[in-house]
Amino acid sequence: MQNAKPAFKRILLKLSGEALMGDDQFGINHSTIVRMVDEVAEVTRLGVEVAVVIGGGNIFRGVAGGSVGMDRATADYMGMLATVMNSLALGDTMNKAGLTARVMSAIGIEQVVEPYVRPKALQYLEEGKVVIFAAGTGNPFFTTDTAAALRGAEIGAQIVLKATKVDGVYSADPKKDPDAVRYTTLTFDEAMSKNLGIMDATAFALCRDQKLPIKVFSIFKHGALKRVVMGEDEGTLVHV
Ligand SMILES: Nc1ncnc2c1ncn2[C@@H]1O[C@H](COP(=O)(O)OP(=O)(O)OP(=O)(O)O)[C@@H](O)[C@H]1O
Ligand SMILES: O=c1ccn([C@@H]2O[C@H](COP(=O)(O)O)[C@@H](O)[C@H]2O)c(=O)[nH]1
Repeated sequence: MQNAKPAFKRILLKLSGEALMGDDQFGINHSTIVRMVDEVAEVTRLGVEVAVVIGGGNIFRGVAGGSVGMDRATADYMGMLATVMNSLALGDTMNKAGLTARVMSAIGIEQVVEPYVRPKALQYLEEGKVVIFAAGTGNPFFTTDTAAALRGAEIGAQIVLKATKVDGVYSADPKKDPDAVRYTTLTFDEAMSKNLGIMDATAFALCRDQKLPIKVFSIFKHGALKRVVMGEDEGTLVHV
C-alpha cells in the first residue's frame, strides 16, 4: 500500500536504556544505537513528529543504589544523570544520521543540555526536529516510563510507544516464565490489577487518566516501529 498514511501525527517514543547495551554488559553499544536511530529516521520521513524519552538501565538505576544502602533519592538523581548521558548519545547519533535532534533536560545542567521548556519543545516538534526529553521527570522515586507518560500528555502525543526488549505485554514476565502468553490488547485497569511488570503503575495510571494509549513492542525487531506508526498489527496495545 504505497499511499498509506501514518496512524499518528505526533508520538512519544520511550526507548529502553537497557536495550542500548546490545550484547555488551554495560553502556552504549555503537551499532545498537545506530540501528535504533535508523528506525526513528524512517518514521520521521513519514512526516510523524517524534519526541523521545530514553531510559538509563544500561548505566544506573536508583533501585540498585538503594539496595546497597545508598540514599534512594541520591541514587535516583544518579539514574536521571544516566538518562542524560543516553540522551546526549542518542541526539549525537541522530544528528550524524541527518536528523535534527534537540535534547531538553528536566534538571538544570545548562552548560550541557538546554532545560525543558514546554512551548520550546512544541516549537521544535512543529519544525520537524526530534525532541529528546532527558533526566526523566526531574524527580526521584519515578521512572522514565512515567516521564514518557507525563511528557506524552504534555505535548499532546496521540500515543506512547514503549520500545523495549520484549515484543509486547505478557501474562507474566516472559524472561522468567516460559508459559507467559502475550496480549494483543488489554485495558489499563487490567494491566494494573494483574500487576504486569512491563511498566510501573504510575505510568499506567497517568496514561489511563489522560486517555493516552500505550503500545509495547520490541526495539530489536527490524521495522516494528514503522509498522506500529502505520497502525499495523504489532506488539500490545494498552488502552482505556
Ligand atoms: N508482564 C510482562 N510482560 C512483558 N514484559 C514484562 C512483564 N513483566 C516484566 N516484564 C519485563 O519488563 C522488561 C521491560 O521493562 P523495563 O522498564 O525494565 O525495561 P526498559 O524500559 O526496556 O529499560 P529501561 O528502564 O532501561 O528503559 C522486559 O524486558 C520484561 O522482561
Ligand atoms: O523521573 C525519573 C526518571 C528516572 N529516575 C531514575 O533514573 C533511573 C533510570 O531510569 P529507568 O526508567 O529505570 O530507565 C531510574 O531507575 C531512577 O533511579 C528518577 O529518579 N526519576
